[in-house]
Amino acid sequence: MIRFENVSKVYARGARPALDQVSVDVERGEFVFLVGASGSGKSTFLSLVLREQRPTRGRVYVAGRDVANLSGWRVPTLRRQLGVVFQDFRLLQNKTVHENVAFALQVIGKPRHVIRDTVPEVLEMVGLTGKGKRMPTELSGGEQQRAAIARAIVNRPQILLADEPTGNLDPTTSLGIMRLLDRINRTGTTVVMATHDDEIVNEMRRRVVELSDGVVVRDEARGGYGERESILPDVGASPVLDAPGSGTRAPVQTVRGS
Ligand SMILES: Nc1ncnc2c1ncn2[C@@H]1O[C@H](COP(=O)(O)OP(=O)(O)OP(=O)(O)O)[C@@H](O)[C@H]1O
Repeated sequence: MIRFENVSKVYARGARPALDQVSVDVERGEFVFLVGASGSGKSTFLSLVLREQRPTRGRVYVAGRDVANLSGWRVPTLRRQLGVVFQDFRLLQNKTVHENVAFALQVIGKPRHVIRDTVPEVLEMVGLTGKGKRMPTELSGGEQQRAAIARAIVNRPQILLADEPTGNLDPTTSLGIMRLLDRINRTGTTVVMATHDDEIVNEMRRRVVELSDGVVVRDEARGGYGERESILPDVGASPVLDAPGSGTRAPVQTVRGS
């Protein structure tokens, strides 16, 4: 579903690469955590998928298309297949929750009756039934993120990209958001999530791709957050989320660049 082939990204002449010969294959329906220290290249990875940036070298394929060579007028079509959520929610502050979600359908020309039926369904799915008339400022942080997720998935994208979606939330609220992302993933949506949240990564035990200075240093099925950042002894995961394989450690699948 997403394939990076020897991808390097250099932002400015002479600067060290933000990504350095990265090769990663994400299958349809996978849930992948992108981890690594600040500046390791996680957001750059996501922006290449979105075609906000183009690789300096290598190829990026999204749903079978070479996105770097996509002509400009095809970029909106690519982005329709991608839902995106951010740490800071990015809701339109002058619109209600319902309008924020509806807007994502209006801009792609969905008929009014489809919007009228679909928005309440997706608000129910994310746990915001009855809150459609609220303004973003009348919601908690967790509810704002749920609204942002509703907006991201209302068009049923094949891929959901999440850049630190729990970064502004407390641990309990974060867990609720992760349960939601897990549910969305189980409906078949491929999820790639950049995060610094070690507890969540350690609890969910999904595939972990770790970047360090733009290089993939670990690509592990059902991985944990990583040894270097951990300050506690690894006593095994607590299967808070009923993810398949929760609480089990799988062997390292592939390691590149180290
Ligand atoms: N638009 C840009 N122009 C120039 N350099 C950039 C740009 N975006 C990112 N970089 C640089 O590329 C490197 C990787 O940054 P990136 O934002 O991808 O890391 P990150 O892992 O997402 O970090 P964080 O966890 O802090 O969000 C950093 O050295 C950063 O300074």
